[in-house]
Formats: sequence, C-alpha cells, structure tokens
Amino acid sequence: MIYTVTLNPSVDYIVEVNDFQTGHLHRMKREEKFPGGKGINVSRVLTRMNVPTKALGFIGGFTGDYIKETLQEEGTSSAFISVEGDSRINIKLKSGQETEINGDGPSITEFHIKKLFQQLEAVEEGSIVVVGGSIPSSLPRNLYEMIVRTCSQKGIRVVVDASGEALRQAILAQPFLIKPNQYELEELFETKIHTLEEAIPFGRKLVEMGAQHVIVSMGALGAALCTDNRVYIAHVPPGDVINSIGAGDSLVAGFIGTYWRTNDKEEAFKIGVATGSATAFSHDLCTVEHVQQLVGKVHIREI
Ligand SMILES: Nc1ncnc2c1ncn2[C@@H]1O[C@H](COP(=O)(O)OP(=O)(O)O)[C@@H](O)[C@H]1O
Ligand SMILES: O=P(O)(O)OC[C@H]1O[C@](O)(COP(=O)(O)O)[C@@H](O)[C@@H]1O
Repeated sequence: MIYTVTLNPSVDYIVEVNDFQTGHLHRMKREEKFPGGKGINVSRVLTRMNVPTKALGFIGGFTGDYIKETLQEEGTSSAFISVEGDSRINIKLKSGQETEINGDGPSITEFHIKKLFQQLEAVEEGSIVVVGGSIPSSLPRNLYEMIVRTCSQKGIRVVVDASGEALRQAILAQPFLIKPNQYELEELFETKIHTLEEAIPFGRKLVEMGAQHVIVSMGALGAALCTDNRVYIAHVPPGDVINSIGAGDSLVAGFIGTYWRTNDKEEAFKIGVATGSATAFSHDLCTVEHVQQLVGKVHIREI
C-alpha cells in the first residue's frame, strides 16, 4: 500500500480570466475546483494507475467535506483526521501566466499529531509513505524528519515532497526519495540554476546529504534522477501546457507507483516524467491513457 500524508489539504480553485489587471473587475472565462495538496494529488493519480493507496492528513469544514467526498467518488480511499476550521482554498489564477495564492490552513494541535502518529504506527512493513506540501504554521518545521525517522525504523520507505527548512531537515533522516523542482533546489542551495546540467551536481549533493534518491524536476527543461551511483536524465515530451498544477505530484505518483510494481528505477523514472507531462497537458490530473501515449516520447539517458 502507498499511504500519502497531506498535512494541509486544499480545494484548488482554478480561475481563468482574459488580460488580468490588478484593481479591475474581471468576468471569469473558466472556473474549476479540485481536491488538492501534494499527498492528495499523489493518491488521486495512484488510484488512476490502479495502485493501492490511502490518503491521510487533516481536513475540516465544508471544504474538508468536499475533499473527502470527491476522493470517495473517484474511488480513492482515505482516513483523514478532522480538525476545527475549514481546509484552505488555494487560488490558481490563469491569465497567460499562472499565479498561485495558497492559504495557511487551519490550526492543528498536538492531539491531532498524536493521532496521525498512531496511524503511522499501524502502517504495515514494506509500505511506502509519501508526505508532501507545506507544514501549517501551527506545527514544528521538523515534522517530516520525525515522520521519516518513525517510519524508517519499521522498514517503511518515505518520500518527501517539500521545500525549504522542512525538506532540509527531512533529508537528514535519509528519505527514500525527494523531488525538488527548480525553485526549491535554488532555495535550498541559495543559488540560481538555469539548465538541467547545472542542476545535476546539486542533485548529487542531496544524495550525499542523505536522500536515497533525488528527482530534480525542471519543468520543460527535463528532469534528473540521482541515486547513490547513477544519474539519469529525461527529456520531457513536447506539448501545450494547460495546467502545471499537480504536475510535480503526478511525477512523484508515476515514479513511486511504477517502482512499487516493478522495482525498476529507470522505468519508474520514465513513467514518472510521462505522468508529470500528461498532467501538465490536461485540465485536471492525467489519465492513464494519456500517460501511455506520452511514454514513448520520453527519452532517458544515463550520464
Ligand atoms: N512545459 C512542460 N512540458 C512538458 N512537461 C512538463 C512541463 N512542465 C512540467 N512538466 C512535467 O511535470 C513534471 C514536474 O514539473 P515541474 O514544473 O518541474 O514541477 P512542479 O510541478 O513540482 O513545480 C516535469 O518533470 C514534466 O514531466
Ligand atoms: O502545500 P503547499 O506547498 O501550499 O502546496 C499545495 C499546492 O500544491 C499542489 O499540491 C500542486 O503541487 P505541484 O504543482 O508541485 O504538483 C496543489 O494541489 C496545492 O494547491
């Protein structure tokens, strides 16, 4: 089973307007809403891939009900812990470019965290846990590190899709996989990165620092998978980007779902990249059929 933990789920509210200008009234050209948050997106894609998954995390209020019910309708199993307050609504404004405004989310107490750790204690050995997204401000920055340590002791591999201090601390606990994007890599190393080639030494450094596998994703520029002794690079398939929200989460789902089935890292990387791109070329998250159409266009090379 692949469990996902989303501390701060969201309703992603996608709004498209023509020629957005601050201070003006706009009429929406298109609006859509989806359950969101990194772990939830991973679970939604895993369900489409027919990989057993359960979404954990904290939800509350009417937005929490929407998230839970939508997952249920799609056949994604969940065991969320209820909190006071509404799960956040993250605004994704499209007008030529994508602008994101993500909320802080409801406050979570020690009582709720204890409940989450009880759930993690019950996870079966050999499972994979994916934790991702921002840590609400009411929680300690080293929470992901604590989750990695707790799970690793029981032979459970943990994937961390986070940024900044939460990611830096989690790396110390040797997670199975991390997936920084260009911005997150630049932030970690306080530098500017322009090409995939420039990103590779930083990916390798993250392996030296403790991560067992690192996927650096650079949008249209491609992605690199660094392991303890190998580096693979992938070129992404060409296509028109409709919605890059959830593309990174889809890459994680495609990789970990395939790895779960095959134990083959190179194949998992190839399908992961195709899954990310299929989402980038869709309104919602990808379909499996779309991923299959793109796989042949993803080229992987070991360097
Ligand atoms: N312009 C694009 N063309 C093709 N694939 C893309 C594009 N943007 C994103 N993707 C796909 O989504 C993956 C993750 O995108 P990226 O922007 O790097 O991460 P994140 O969504 O975490 O910011 C990429 O590795 C690729 O597979
Ligand atoms: O927890 P954060 O960092 O605010 O991010 C949450 C947002 O990221 C997403 O999970 C999308 O992430 P990616 O584009 O990186 O795949 C959205 O669904 C959600 O609104």
